Amino acid sequence: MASPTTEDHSPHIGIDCINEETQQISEKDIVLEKGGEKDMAPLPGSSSIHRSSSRPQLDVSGAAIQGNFEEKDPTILLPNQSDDISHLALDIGGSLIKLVYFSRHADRQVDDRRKRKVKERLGVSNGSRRSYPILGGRLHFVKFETSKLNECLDFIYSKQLHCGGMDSRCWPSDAPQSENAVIKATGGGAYKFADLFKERLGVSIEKEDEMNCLVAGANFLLKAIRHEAFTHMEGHKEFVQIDHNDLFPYLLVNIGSGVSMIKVDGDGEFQRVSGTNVGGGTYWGLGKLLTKCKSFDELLELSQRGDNSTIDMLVGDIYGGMDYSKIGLSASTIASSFGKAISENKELEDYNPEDISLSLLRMISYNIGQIAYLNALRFGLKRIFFGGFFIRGHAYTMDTISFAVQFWSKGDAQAMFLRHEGFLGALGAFMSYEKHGLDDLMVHQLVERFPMGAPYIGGNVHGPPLGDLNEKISWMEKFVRKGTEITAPVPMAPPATTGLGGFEVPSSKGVLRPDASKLNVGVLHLVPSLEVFPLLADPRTYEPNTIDLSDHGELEYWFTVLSEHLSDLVDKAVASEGGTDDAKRRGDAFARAFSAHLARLMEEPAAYGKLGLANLLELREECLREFHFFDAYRTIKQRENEASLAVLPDLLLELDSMTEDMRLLALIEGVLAANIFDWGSRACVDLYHKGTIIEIYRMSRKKMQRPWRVDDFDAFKERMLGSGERKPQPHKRALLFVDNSGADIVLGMLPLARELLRRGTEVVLVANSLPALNDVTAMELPDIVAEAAKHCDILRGAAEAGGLLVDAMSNIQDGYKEDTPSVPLMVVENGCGSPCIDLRQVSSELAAAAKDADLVILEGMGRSLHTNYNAKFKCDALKLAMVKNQRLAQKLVKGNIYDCVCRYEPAS
Ligand SMILES: CC(C)(COP(=O)(O)O)[C@@H](O)C(=O)NCCC(=O)O
Ligand SMILES: [Mn+2]
Repeated sequence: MASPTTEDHSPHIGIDCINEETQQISEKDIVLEKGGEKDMAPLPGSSSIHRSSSRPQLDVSGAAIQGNFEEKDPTILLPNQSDDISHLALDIGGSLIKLVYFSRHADRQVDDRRKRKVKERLGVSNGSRRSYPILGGRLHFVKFETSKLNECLDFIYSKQLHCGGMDSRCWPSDAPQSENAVIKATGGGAYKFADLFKERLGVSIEKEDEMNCLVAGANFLLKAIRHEAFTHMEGHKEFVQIDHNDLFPYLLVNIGSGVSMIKVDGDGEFQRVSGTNVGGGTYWGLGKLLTKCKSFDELLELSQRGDNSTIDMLVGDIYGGMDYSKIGLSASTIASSFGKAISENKELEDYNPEDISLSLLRMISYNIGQIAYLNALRFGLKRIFFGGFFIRGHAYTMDTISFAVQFWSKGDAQAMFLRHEGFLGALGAFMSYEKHGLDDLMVHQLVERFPMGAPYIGGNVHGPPLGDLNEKISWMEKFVRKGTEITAPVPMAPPATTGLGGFEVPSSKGVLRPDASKLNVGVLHLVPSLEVFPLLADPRTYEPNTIDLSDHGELEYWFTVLSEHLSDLVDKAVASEGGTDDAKRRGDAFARAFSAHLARLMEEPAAYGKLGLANLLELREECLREFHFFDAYRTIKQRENEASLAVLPDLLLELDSMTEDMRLLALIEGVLAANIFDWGSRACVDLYHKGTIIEIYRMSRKKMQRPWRVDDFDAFKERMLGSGERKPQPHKRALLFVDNSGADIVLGMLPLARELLRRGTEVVLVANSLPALNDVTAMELPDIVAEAAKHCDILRGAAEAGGLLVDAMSNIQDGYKEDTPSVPLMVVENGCGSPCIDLRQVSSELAAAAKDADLVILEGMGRSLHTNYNAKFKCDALKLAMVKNQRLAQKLVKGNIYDCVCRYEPAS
């Protein structure tokens, strides 16, 4: 590591905000923990990569010989040993210090011979990664109260964040730690506390202009993050799709201690057009004096229970309970904030602190909303974005501002808010490092993750920054013990061995939780290699999720399904790690963490951005990885692969004895039947107790009568085989998005791939980059193909041509010759580690493979029903799945569980 770990530094003192992701440090610990575990070592040529996120930007696999096997002295990589480099920027405001820091890892992309061969075929140059403007890494967002500056300094010191930004003021710096370290900072505190930073950390503060920073931060967020801006009206939050080509001009209203209103015309083009001294500081200051509250959040919480009509003078108070309808004022409109206090003969103590807080909040929010609107009007601006920590994701504050904007504009203008509201300045200061390359970053290259420790650790929990996985687990244990004190509502359960079983609906609905958890800000993973799938007919209108979780019934149903599946999943995960005590402890921590996410999202579904089922399923996989369960179903996958490979030769013989017509039908039936092996479906898992894999497969095949619930087979057959004399051109290249291990891939998708290859169509098997349930991964596929190829000349020739047999060739003893036809069979990773796929963010390999493809086959419930069922493609598309959930069957196809979908759509 370039920077020392936390443990050898200054004593940790309690901090009340530990918004931190611990991955880099905990990765190192895997090596220590797993030093003796042979079964974790990657197979030669199928380097099992344990990456910290679904996206393939980081390799955190165990130490292994990787890279060029032909070289005499191959490089031994120690990918767990992170050489993380951090960069830090600060916004030191009157009330809060905001930190944005970046950690990046050295580029350790596995580049074996097979992968290179595929790249050659696909025309992806090896050097292309180098042309990315930046390397992958993560942006973290943390905040402290300015009054607790010392805790902030301890945090920076303990993580050695000040050692990354070297004197060069540019990035990335390989210079050693030096006395000349410089941190970019904005806000008044950058001036006020510069000496203290020098004294405590030995770093100089380089001051950046506050307005510049606010604008740079806002522009970055609005361009780079898909679900950043949202409206908030009467409790309803809706994300706004920002058109990057139509963003400017806009009004940025930053509500910190004071308020700035900035007209933004472009990058670096702006003018501070107005402001008001009545802002967040006013609310907090006056509120403190009037209510004796100890913190801003306490004050906000009071407002939740207040009734401002006891202290505000309303129109009705003046008009004897009547509306003043002639000028459009209802009786309940505030005529004069705090106005009632004039006429009443009361002392301060006679008023409820709750009422005072609400009155104050409404007074200030309305005032800001009104001034903002008048300025928007003054400059003819359509969009108003509100940021700054005054808002704190507080529903009532946002509703109040929205109401004011709507009221004064008579509905013409709408207030929008930003999820990273408080970090605009710090982010802007961060952007001011030269050569960070973030300017060019596109929406599809950013993935936001919500590890434990990011959204949940709020104002209540005291303790040092989480250093490693062990600390994180201990924290999770405490987290449950502390029960109701904890920020996120966590389902309670006795500290059992594995799993929590049920899932309780959060009890704190409607109660304001401390602000850190309200921030809803995760860790931003920058993945420059992600691309938009080029075959999407219209990426702008593409929506991956089929089911709308904004329907509350739907949300509740899927939350219940996931929480009911949890204990079973934990058992599998723990077993996959040998059932050790450590694994059990991690299993419990995982269950707690995932339950906490579910509870959080049940309470506020849009907390992490727009929520779809795909996000939930991916969150579960991410959460497993966070607690170092890298492949929970690996034993099951192996067992099913072996059983299926054993019967493959018979299946291939049977298929080869059929006519072309019959064979195509049998192949599609085979895919649908074998899709029953899905360990994510409760109903299917129950089935597996009733027979062997082969028995279930046979039973499933027998039930495959047409017509299927969605049955476009005839149209597909016509495209493939033609009708009458007309023989259509075979497809040039097919992308097969494969799903599960075992029968699904071996007896379903591989025979279909073989048929396409036989017809002269190149086949690219597209598989997950990382494990998810029992899905087959791109790492595992070549070995499966190699096994299958032992029984089939077509597969063997194609796999050889596609560079898949490089490592397995030595296993093939019989007389295979070089002159086999060379229609290639290739494998590419899809760029994700989820049972679903969002085609806006796929691997560059897949994007390259897509360039020459004219057929896309999406298989399985996750990839073709939960997501992409309605996706339209530029080329022919076939969606194949068995519906293994009764509710989905009813909802989507008006059918029943185990119905099948064969949806064919010619190029649009
Ligand atoms: C997670 C899955 C999408 C995986 O399905 P697959 O893509 O393997 O066909 C599916 O198992 C699922 O939706 N499961 C949850 C619903 C249930 O248990 O019925
Ligand atoms: Mn699957």
